[in-house]
Amino acid sequence: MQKPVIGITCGDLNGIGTELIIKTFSDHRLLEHCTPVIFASNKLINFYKKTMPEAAFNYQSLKDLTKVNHKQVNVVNCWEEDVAIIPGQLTEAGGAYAVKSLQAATQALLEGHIHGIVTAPIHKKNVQSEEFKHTGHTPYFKEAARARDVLMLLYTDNIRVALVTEHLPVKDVAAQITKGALLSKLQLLQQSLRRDFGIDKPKIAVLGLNPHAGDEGLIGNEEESIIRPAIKEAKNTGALVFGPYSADAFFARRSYLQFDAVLAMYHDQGLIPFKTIAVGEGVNFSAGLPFVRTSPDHGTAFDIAGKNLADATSFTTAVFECVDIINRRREYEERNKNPLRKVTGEILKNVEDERIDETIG
Ligand SMILES: NC(=O)c1ccc[n+]([C@@H]2O[C@H](COP(=O)([O-])OP(=O)(O)OC[C@H]3O[C@@H](n4cnc5c(N)ncnc54)[C@H](O)[C@@H]3O)[C@@H](O)[C@H]2O)c1
Ligand SMILES: N[C@H](C(=O)O)[C@H](O)COP(=O)(O)O
Repeated sequence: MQKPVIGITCGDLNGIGTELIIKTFSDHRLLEHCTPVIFASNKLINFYKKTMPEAAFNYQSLKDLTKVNHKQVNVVNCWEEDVAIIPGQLTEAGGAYAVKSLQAATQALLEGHIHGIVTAPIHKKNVQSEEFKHTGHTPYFKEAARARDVLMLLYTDNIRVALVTEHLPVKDVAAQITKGALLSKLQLLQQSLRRDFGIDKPKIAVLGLNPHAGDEGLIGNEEESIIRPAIKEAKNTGALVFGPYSADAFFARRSYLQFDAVLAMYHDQGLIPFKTIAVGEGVNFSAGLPFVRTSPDHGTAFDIAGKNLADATSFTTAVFECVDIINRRREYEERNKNPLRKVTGEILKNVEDERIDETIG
């Protein structure tokens, strides 16, 4: 199978993004799995390289995306001018050049020069401008790919958490919890678990919105009027979808271990438990796009930027996961192209129906 070419964006110039890139690709073994193309500038890389004397990071500049060097880390100069780099500071340039890196990598992705993308963190407020009005990478990629919908999915070894609503003020969350939104996210989640994670019959848990999943309508009625009917409709299509569960008890009792993924209603409901469980090793994946995009599960970390203190585990894992998902998608597509080859060991492993305890939570 051809080694995937992975585009890497630098994120906010003054955050920990470039340090994570240098740390990750100082391990030359990654080149056995992928060909990295970093969208940034030599000057940015060299600035941070000087703060990390131990880093064994080498690269070659790439001018023509059709001439990627598969034995090296490639760096595309997205800008030539001098830009002030002030680690830990929120500057206009820090956000504006993060967008330049992102736009150049996205163009390369859409033109087919790279097979997947790993994004270093941006500062959401600092990237806002006339040409970038998104609350994060996820809605940006949805628009760039002209996707019908997209699903924010964070995962580590023993848990996958997907979100119905993403970066939304809490006061607006309830209005966005509609049957249509739930069914759309459930469909993307189910499809992604099959195609991107190789799980033929995924089991999905859906959380409630209100405390104690509404306590039978006493503390809010979205569970009865919206979430339960959506689950029923999804089940009618054959999907293994269960809930709604009380979010606190669900995580406290580790019920997520019984499911392939959990659908949370809003950001902190899903991501506080997730980040506590994943402790800096999680990966953020945008499901539902025609290409594979991953990122670390943390932000710009301005407080430690430029100090050589950043832990690159989540970023490195995001690179490996980008490669793995690309390869699994290729296998899935290959398998589904030819109906005679559809029955694989992975499918046979799941053939026996499992009983699911619907009483938890
Ligand atoms: N994928 C992304 O682009 C992404 C993801 C999350 C947050 N953000 C953005 O980042 C900005 C800052 O967010 P925040 O302060 O909530 O979270 P943060 O993750 O940047 O920082 C929270 C704390 O964790 C520490 N930390 C984070 N990553 C670390 C690492 N790799 N190694 C060691 N310590 C690390 C930081 O030093 C800080 O103390 C916000 O604008 C937010 O929107 C972007
Ligand atoms: N919600 C993510 C997190 O908290 O880790 C993060 O902000 C990433 O958002 P985008 O992937 O949309 O940039």
